[in-house]
Amino acid sequence: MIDLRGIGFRYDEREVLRGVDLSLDEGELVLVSGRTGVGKSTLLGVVTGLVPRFTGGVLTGDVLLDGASIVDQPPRERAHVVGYVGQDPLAGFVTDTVEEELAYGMEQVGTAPGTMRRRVEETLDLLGIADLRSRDLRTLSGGQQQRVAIGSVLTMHPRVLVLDEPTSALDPTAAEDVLATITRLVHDLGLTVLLAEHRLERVVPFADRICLVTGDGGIRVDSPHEVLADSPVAPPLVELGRLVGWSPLPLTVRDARRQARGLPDLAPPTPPEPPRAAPLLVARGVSVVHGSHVAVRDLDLTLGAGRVTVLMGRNGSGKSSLIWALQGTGKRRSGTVHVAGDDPADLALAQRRTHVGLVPQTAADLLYLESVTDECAAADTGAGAAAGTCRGLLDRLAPGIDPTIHPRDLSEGQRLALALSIVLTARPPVVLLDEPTRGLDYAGKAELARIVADLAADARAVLLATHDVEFAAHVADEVVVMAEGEVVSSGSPQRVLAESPSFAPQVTKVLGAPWLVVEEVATALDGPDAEEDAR
Ligand SMILES: Nc1ncnc2c1ncn2[C@@H]1O[C@H](COP(=O)(O)OP(=O)(O)OP(=O)(O)O)[C@@H](O)[C@H]1O
Ligand SMILES: Nc1ncnc2c1ncn2[C@@H]1O[C@H](COP(=O)(O)OP(=O)(O)OP(=O)(O)O)[C@@H](O)[C@H]1O
Repeated sequence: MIDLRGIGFRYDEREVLRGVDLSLDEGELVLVSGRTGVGKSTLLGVVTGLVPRFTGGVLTGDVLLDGASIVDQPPRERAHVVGYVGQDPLAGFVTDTVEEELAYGMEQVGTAPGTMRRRVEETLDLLGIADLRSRDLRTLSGGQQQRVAIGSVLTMHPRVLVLDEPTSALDPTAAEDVLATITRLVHDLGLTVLLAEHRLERVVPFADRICLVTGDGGIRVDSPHEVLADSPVAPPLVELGRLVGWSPLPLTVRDARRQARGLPDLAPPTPPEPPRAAPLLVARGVSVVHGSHVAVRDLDLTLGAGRVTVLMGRNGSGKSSLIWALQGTGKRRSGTVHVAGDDPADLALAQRRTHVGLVPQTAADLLYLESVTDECAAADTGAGAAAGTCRGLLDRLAPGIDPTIHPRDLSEGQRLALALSIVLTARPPVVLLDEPTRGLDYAGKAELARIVADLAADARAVLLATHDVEFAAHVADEVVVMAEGEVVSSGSPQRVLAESPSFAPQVTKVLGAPWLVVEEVATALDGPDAEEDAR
């Protein structure tokens, strides 16, 4: 029903897409994947019409809807057919409250009030946000906003749904629910979905085809089995399958469990002894209240030097509120926070930064200069680091970024990588990262895991909040789970992640605890000598 014909797109000297042909059929879900900054959002933008209208650049080729060209039709006029949810839900909101936002699109196309009312109610239930109905959109947590954004498009009953990283802010259960809901619409109503996502482990089981954006301007479109056989980005199950030579490659945990029966007995990994850690940040009895809502309740937390603590928990459980309170900007109702003898809340901004570094969920808030080079230079100077330090970190997380580009023009993952590089250049004793893997591909996440481990090895304390269970499995020394503002469990990743149905990474689901990551299987297959060497 949608056909892209000979699509080319370029910014001045940078060519993003060349000669791209893609046909989307009714009732299929196509997953767009590829490295960070390769052009996935650009491809989605060609379908929605946002590219080039709101991005600049030059588009060539044609876009057809049911055989008729729509390439010159503005996004507004396509909106009732093509629904779109972008990477930053807050930026897309046009009203003030959840209910208003869900109804807005329908009002624009003159839907009858009775129908409107019914669809709002249906959508509130479908996405589990009924209790948020009268809330101000700006006060919602990141995941709550993402759900509302998806809901506001679903109420329009579009024929095509274009979603850019729709699960990046969702907790694992919510991600599964939202994807299952969308898939039901694909199967039952013939909805067509084009969806870009980095967390392939979440989406591959739902995809009919994968469109890999290859980085040379082209795409490769085929069945998930075909594309994942040699794709540069692949979920842990596929990595595991490649490692042990399974054919066909497993795309679901169920497939992999069957194939795993043929594996030889492997010596399970021995979890490392937790390092004895001197406390760097000590929080006692911290409570955070927004209006009448208690977001963090009488919480105790100690972050030790040399340790990476991963904070997990349902959307809205209070993770961001806690992180801001620890950093000192977020208001505490009660409790104490100490970093090196000081309370960060009492320090001036410049001094606070020498104690605690924070990369917020909206990483763009940290960027204010005209180019990537300027941002990197300022970070090096501010931290007293050698020139090139920040750029070096950036090249590890998202290689090949044009130094002259304005941070505003970076892709989502590139922008996050820059914000992370700036904060990590300063190497403060306590590092707080709020959802630091959005937009990052697997290679970028592996580098981030190494950088974080290196900070810990240098006696820093790292706390990171994430819904990315695979990333958590790679970095965590300890996992702390919050619910309703309280800590409900904490301990080693082997215990907290592996033993939880919602947080277990793919390798654990296939091989059982204490296995967490593919690298452990590689080591075990190489035998006991390799394990010694790895230490
Ligand atoms: N105005 C601009 N001028 C020059 N280059 C730009 C501009 N806007 C975007 N780019 C570049 O175009 C490329 C494609 O960006 P796009 O957002 O499509 O990537 P993506 O694959 O969606 O990335 P991510 O995985 O981070 O979401 C990026 O490398 C980006 O830096
Ligand atoms: N200004 C506010 N007024 C009312 N409630 C608020 C306000 N800010 C946050 N909240 C609520 O406080 C709770 C905790 O929000 P917080 O952002 O800390 O959650 P989170 O665990 O980081 O969520 P997510 O995983 O979705 O990012 C949420 O239910 C949120 O709706």
